[in-house]
Amino acid sequence: MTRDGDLLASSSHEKPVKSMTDKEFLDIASPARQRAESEVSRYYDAQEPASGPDSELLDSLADPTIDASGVHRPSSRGASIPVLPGPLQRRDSRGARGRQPARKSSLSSPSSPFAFQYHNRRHSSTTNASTTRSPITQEILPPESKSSVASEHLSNSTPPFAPPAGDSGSPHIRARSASRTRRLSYMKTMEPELPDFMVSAPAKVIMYGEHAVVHGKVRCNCRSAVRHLPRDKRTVTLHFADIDLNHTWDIESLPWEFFSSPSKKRLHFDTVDSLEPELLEALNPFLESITNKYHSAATAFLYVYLCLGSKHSPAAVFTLRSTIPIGAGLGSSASICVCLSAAMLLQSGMIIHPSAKLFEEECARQLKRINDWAFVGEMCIHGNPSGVDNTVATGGKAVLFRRGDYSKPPEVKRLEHFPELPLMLVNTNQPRRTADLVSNVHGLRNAHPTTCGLMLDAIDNVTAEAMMLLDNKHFRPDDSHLTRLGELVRINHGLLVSLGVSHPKLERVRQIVDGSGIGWTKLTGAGGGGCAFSILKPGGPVEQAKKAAVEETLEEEGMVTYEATLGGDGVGVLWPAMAGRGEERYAITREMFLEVKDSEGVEGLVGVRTLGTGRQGWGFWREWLPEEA
Ligand SMILES: Nc1ncnc2c1ncn2[C@@H]1O[C@H](COP(=O)(O)OP(=O)(O)OP(=O)(O)O)[C@@H](O)[C@H]1O
Ligand SMILES: C[C@@](O)(CCO)CC(=O)[O-]
Repeated sequence: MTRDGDLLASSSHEKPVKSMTDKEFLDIASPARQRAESEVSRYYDAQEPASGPDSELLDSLADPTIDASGVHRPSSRGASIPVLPGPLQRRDSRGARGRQPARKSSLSSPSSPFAFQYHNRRHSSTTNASTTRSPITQEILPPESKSSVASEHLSNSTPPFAPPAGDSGSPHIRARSASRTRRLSYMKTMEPELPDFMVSAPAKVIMYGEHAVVHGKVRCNCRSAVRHLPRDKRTVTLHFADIDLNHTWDIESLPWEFFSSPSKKRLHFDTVDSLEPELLEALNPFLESITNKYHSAATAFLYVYLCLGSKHSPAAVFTLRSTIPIGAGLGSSASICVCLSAAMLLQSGMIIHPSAKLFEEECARQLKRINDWAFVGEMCIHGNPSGVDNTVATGGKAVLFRRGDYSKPPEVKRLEHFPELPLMLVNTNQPRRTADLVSNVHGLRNAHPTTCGLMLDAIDNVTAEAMMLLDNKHFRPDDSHLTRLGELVRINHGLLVSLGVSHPKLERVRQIVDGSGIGWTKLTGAGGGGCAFSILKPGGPVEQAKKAAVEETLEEEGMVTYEATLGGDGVGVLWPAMAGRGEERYAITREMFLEVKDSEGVEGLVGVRTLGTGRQGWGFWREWLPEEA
């Protein structure tokens, strides 16, 4: 559905994601935007007559560091980008009972590690990549990986096999030399073409606007944390460790002929906005033995693999572990699709490691590719996604996302002033499927177009107003501003209830949290179960005690509570998959990755460095500069 005033990004494939500049954003001829703008201005005027005239508000939004193409170019390091580090943290139940202060645990940091390793060899003994890699990969593989892999090969193989000088003519030496050649070529077939590497992508929290977006509305949302890895021979293995799905395909027997036929072939920089029924059908025989209830993730894997790969793709094992609760509204499917897309594009050399040498424009271009292919995966899982989840998981930060016309790319505005908010996330542990909820809303909307249209407009309004409050230099997370946001949270939740996407358990969370007076609660994501979040009122010991009691009650009722901070990086890569420093450096093997027991173990092994916290060595494609880069 197209709406008046939609800003449309260029559909040129090689252009970076077109984000709205603040100026463009203000120019949108959207009634919701204009209403929200005047309400927010009135609100800030009433709050701070001395410092909040309209012109200042508008100035703050017309950021000169955003250029005409929408790319953010901060004029100096640390230009007003309040990035919020810190993953989602599961509350320690001891804290809830008040016996000890709440101890933050990294246990449930919602990250989705994806392991991608090659068979038989650790990175430290990899071969000269250029001798065995396909031509395209040779050209565009990350330069640092080429040189390190090549020099390791030389230093590993030359000394033990070199004949003594002047001895090369003797029959004995010739025999040794022939045997050496045989050994070398045998070793080459045993060696991987590329080093092991890992990628990661975060979870997301939608603060306002879900469901409206799939009908062409605006929404504002944020993310928390995620990640992943690969391995080889002439097979490709998909191992989703969390859902016990482990399947191997013979690469050459896959239906390449369908995917490479001239009418169906898509290039890595193409934007694909619908799935081809013929291609899905061609995949069926390769998926029919997978009966796992989460099998749509395997469809997503094969579809993207066949689009981006070839018969000559290096053999690999894609191993995935996620600490994001599945189907809980935190974008678990999107984080997986982002990891798969990034891993496959990196593996085939179609994007490169985001080293410091990459310009912001190039980072944006590569992020767009990752996001576009992640969206293809999301279509396999969801049916009709808006693309917001993969967009947040790819780019990170808080974003305003708008998709009116599905034949055009969405508009994405990264929020520069997004503040740190005290949030509590509650997982009701009530399973549901996003695809079902989206289709229910669709059905309701068809049955009651006028009424539902008004509700979706109201959600649009709430989102616009919240966005203008939050992405504003006048915002302070104090009582009055939080109350305003909280009221919008409550209104948004009420509208979602009317659209039929709440659940008794979500209403119970609201009853317990809002009833105690500690905050304002709303479901997040598709609804029907899954997670709710609450904006918490600032407070002293009394409020803390109330919060502890609330958490205890929720846990007694079988729910899980998390402390969350929002914002930070999106998709990241660890190339090669190594940890430690200097002589302590070691390869993170697939076995290690699978052995670690819980999310805390995964975090400890492969923890993503996101803006000042966690493990070193991870690279992020950034269109923006973090404050402490
Ligand atoms: N850890 C995982 N391993 C394998 N597949 C997963 C994993 N997590 C999610 N998935 C895939 O994603 C699907 C769940 O996606 P769904 O959209 O229903 O939930 P969500 O993405 O968590 O929620 P929302 O879209 O509301 O944010 C599963 O059916 C499965 O196919
Ligand atoms: C319900 C929905 O709006 C959010 C799912 O996280 C669906 C979508 O936008 O793809």
